[in-house]
Amino acid sequence: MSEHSKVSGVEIELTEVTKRYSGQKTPAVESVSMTIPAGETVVFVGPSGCGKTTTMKMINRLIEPSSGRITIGGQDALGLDPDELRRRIGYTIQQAGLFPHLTVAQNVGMVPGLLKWEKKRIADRVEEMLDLVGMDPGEFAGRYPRQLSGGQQQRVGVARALAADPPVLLMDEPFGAVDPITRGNLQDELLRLQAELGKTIVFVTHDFDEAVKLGHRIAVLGERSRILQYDTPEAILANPADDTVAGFVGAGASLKQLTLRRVREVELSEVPTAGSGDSPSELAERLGRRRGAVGLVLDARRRPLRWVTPPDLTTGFALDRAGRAVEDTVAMASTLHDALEAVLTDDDGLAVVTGSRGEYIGVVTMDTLMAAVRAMRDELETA
Ligand SMILES: Nc1ncnc2c1ncn2[C@@H]1O[C@H](COP(=O)(O)OP(=O)(O)OP(=O)(O)O)[C@@H](O)[C@H]1O
Repeated sequence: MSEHSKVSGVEIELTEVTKRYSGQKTPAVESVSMTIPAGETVVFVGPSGCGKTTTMKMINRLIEPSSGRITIGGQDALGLDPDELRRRIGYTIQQAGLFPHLTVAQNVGMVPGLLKWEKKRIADRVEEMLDLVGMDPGEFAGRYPRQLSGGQQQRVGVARALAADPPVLLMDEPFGAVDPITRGNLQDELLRLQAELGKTIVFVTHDFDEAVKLGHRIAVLGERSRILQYDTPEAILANPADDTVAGFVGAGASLKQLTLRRVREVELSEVPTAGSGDSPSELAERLGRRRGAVGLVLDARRRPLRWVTPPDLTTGFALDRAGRAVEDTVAMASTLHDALEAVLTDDDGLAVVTGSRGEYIGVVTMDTLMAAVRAMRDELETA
């Protein structure tokens, strides 16, 4: 996850926290100690039933710990009134958990209302929050949850959790019930929000890829919430602590590392370029006869138009019709994983990188990507 400009979150500290449900022989969570740094997103992953949700719900005391200590921003969470505590902690769950008989605006304004904010302030805040999660208040404020798509409900859930500006946000599989594309979009939005807000976020998921994408740190939990590994996504991917963690990381750890790096972080290559009105023979000369030589034709605003190889330049076509169209481009903010997909689907194995106005900046090749994976591995070995 990218670094954020401000931190409004606070540190959470769990010390030997245990939960024993009544009637159960073994505790659901046994003596968990961990520090969740202020302003970071920490993702709990682990097999079903390992105690992720129980651990999370003890932070806002939806579940009372049997023993141990929890502090939030240095304050003893177990010494506070639970209702008061929960108003200071945003909470969102799968399928958003919206109140069906309340409108979107009433759902989002719920906690500010409980905190007795003035009406006008609540109304302003509801509008601000809906804007923040990309929903037009004019269109959605008066709707009921059943009149929203799954992704929209999830967004409203996030808006509601953030409405009272809590320093801490607990998210329990918030994107578990939506289709993969919506899920990807919601993840991107959460990254953007977090970069802006710098909350302390605890996020529970089954999906390791989601954890890699969203987490500053990942806690891989085993039975009774035992911490098998607690580290950055990079470190866990490069050096899983044991076979169980390795199993969770799954196949393709090197590939997953590519989602952690952005195109802007690697050195781009260049290809010969020409304007669409330039002479084909001049570009042919610059490309030479080398096998695999590829050039790029740009339009008047330097946006990539066509890929051309030396044989394309002997056909008599002008440059704006020679070769083949550039179909896919990647941005400086794209992940190297996106770039890899573009490289793999391109006939010449090149991904063209464009700037904010669509202008040509450079190209990514397979060599660039392999060098990036090697560099990440070396970095971690010497760390
Ligand atoms: N109210 C309860 N009473 C008794 N046992 C419970 C209760 N809630 C959870 N458990 C048990 O505690 C253990 C941990 O449950 P928890 O929901 O925290 O796991 P989880 O890792 O979040 O699971 P999942 O990924 O399936 O949601 C499980 O064995 C579960 O059966």
